[in-house]
Amino acid sequence: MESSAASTLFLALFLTSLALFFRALSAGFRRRKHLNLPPGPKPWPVIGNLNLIGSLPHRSIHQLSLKYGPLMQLKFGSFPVIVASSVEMAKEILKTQDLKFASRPKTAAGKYTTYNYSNITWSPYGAYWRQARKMCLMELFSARRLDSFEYIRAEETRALLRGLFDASGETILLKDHLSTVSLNVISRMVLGKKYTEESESETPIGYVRRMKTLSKKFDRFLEHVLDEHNERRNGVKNYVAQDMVDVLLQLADDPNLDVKLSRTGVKAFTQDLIAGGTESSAVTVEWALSELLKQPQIIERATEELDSVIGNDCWVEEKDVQNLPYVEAIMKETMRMHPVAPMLVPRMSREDCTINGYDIPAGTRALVNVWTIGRDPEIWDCPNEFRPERFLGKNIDVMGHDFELLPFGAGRRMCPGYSLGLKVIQLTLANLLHGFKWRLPDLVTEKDLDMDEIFGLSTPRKVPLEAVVEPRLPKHVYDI
Ligand code: HEM
Repeated sequence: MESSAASTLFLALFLTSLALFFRALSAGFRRRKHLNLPPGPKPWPVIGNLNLIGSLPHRSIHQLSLKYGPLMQLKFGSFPVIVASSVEMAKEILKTQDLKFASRPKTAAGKYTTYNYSNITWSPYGAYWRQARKMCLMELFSARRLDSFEYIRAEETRALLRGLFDASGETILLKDHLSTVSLNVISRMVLGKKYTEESESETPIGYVRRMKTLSKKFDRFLEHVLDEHNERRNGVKNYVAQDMVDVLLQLADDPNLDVKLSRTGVKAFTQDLIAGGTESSAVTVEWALSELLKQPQIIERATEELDSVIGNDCWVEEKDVQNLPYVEAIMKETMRMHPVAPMLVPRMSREDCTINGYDIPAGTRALVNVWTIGRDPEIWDCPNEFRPERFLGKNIDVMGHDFELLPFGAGRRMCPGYSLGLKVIQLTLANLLHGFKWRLPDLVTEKDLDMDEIFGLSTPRKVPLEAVVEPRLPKHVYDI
């Protein structure tokens, strides 16, 4: 008897919840029907529009935007996604309505690789993320902090130049040399040392490559780093932070922080800084050299500038970079054609809003296709040609002010490491051009050089660049 009453109750509950579910669903449909959504291809059940996205999503999405316009709607599985593909639409998302789009979508992968979104990149909009950005601005990437690490960047650049000098006349894989500098610079600035004395599998390079599958092992590495730092700090009165992990641990000790920074938070931020800072500059410099090897006259013009500003008896230092407008133009042109994040990092709308008369419901993912904007023939003459001259005498910067060139994004979620990234790219590029003559290996012609990319955490060359270098300066300059 009791069990039949229970099953009747259960049935009633089940039917009521089913009815409520269908009511909510049909209300949702009715609401959606009245929404004026941006145009886009018709989605399939379950997969949405994923069938239209190839191995280079920014290119597939670019093609779709030519058909559906500068603001279109796609479905990735069941998730609605809007894509901005013009300066005006980028401005809407990253500037005019920046605050409404200041969150990030949650993904299963993100959950397990970012300590449940406690890093900076994937943490949702809120007090925790706002505090993280304040830490970046005031502590981690302040001009004073970055200046205090200039000696590290100079030492690691010298090691790169020395390594290339030793490999003169041989065919080198440029990316190997560039990745080593980036990783060494970021390891020393963030972790305080290179950690090369430990076994290869215990070093960040091994982990960064396989971070997704090895997040547990990476965690063990970070635990070890934090223990070492705490041992060094323990009991030392007025301890002065020597690297970014020290800064984070001091912040974690601060009882006055609005939101407590836990040990997990310190690990998540540290992982973010290593991941964000390692690949991006190496990939950009590799693209720059690839474009230059196709057009030796650009190298000639750059070396003329370097000879007249730097002379042939010393290396380029960070303070010289502002006097090298042509080298800067090469860097901007590289970032226009080969942005590391061609669609930035996805944002997510926090509330309902409208863009250009279209309704964008809360929870919509937003991509800004800076790759498309960088090749828009309405903005750029001959957009598919690499022409650094286009930037000379123009006031277009890469710092999120000029929406036609957004390699670091713009607005509240803009890359906090941009000034460090720019310093490393410019110093490396200028010295590579200053110190060496560059050519393609025998039997490879400028036309043969493949310029395909692959999509991933960054957007590197599909085939790593091989080149041959010869010293360009007097021999004694290489005794560094
Ligand atoms: C060439 C160098 C770099 C490029 C091109 C680059 C690009 C980007 C882009 C496009 C974003 C997303 C911006 C947006 O959503 O609007 C981003 C975010 C971020 N970058 Fe970079 N980045 C570079 C270097 C660095 C460095 C050196 C670091 C740190 C050491 C770093 C740390 C971060 C972090 C933590 C975020 C997430 C910010 C947030 O969500 O609030 N990046 N970066």
